[in-house]
Amino acid sequence: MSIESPESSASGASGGPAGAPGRTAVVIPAAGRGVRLGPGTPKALRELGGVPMLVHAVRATARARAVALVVVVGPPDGTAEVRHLLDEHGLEAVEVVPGGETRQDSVRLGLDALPADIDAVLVHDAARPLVPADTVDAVATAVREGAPAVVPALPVADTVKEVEPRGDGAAEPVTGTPDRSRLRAVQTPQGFARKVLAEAHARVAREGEGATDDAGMVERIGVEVVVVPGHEEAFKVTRPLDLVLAEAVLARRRANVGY
Ligand SMILES: Nc1ccn([C@@H]2O[C@H](COP(=O)(O)OP(=O)(O)OP(=O)(O)O)[C@@H](O)[C@H]2O)c(=O)n1
Ligand SMILES: C[C@](O)(CO)[C@H](O)COP(=O)(O)O
Repeated sequence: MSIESPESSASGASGGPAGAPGRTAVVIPAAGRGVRLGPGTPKALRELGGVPMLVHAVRATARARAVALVVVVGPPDGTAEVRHLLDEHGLEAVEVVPGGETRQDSVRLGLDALPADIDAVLVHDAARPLVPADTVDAVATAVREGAPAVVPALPVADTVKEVEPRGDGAAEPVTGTPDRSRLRAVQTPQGFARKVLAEAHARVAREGEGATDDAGMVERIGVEVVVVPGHEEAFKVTRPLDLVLAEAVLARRRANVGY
């Protein structure tokens, strides 16, 4: 869809899971503080190449052909600021709702705000501003073709150890080395049949458990999650060095294609 054009934002019919009629929405949780990035403006509103990370993330997902609607979940005390910022960037068609204490709460609040005819949902971190449109398309297509849950992921480059965590700063004993060939680092957008994601969120909330990603919740209700190729540029801006990398990637894109 072209989220910046009112005419096309009214269409966006995408076909839903298993080819059923319906539309695909993107929910963008953007209510985090960005503690690991350091003090200052909430992470989603920090600028990358002079444009807020959230605006990059909205544009990156809205570029996907299947996407009919984008809902941003903003900081509970900052939705007016987010609304203003999106309007300033010509993104009036994007909806904004207040988020919650955790990412999981924010995603659930975004899901609750979706209209009834949405039957497929992509959940994308505002903190992954440079996801390529092809990655978004690959996830959306897999869901539309019938997969109930889809995640983009990359093979892990480092060797990963399991440890016995120690809170006291003492050296942590290693308890195992998982077979790296079976590990994947998971990104967003993660795509779901709406019913599946809603059921997973309801169950996890009821049982009082937490999960660091949406697919993890879906796994717990026994629904298969499949992986499509992720992309190196879909990395999450988490720590200060990630911001340096993101600026460099964006500068290279702008130099190459006038992005
Ligand atoms: N209560 C929360 C917490 C996180 N998020 C969003 O979830 C995504 C996950 O990225 P993450 O790096 O965990 O963001 P923060 O929680 O902001 O980071 P930190 O843990 O460093 O504070 C971000 O887009 C963030 O805004 C959210 O919508 N609501
Ligand atoms: C959803 C996610 O981006 C997938 O890698 C990740 O799990 C978010 O984790 P965070 O601890 O909220 O950064």
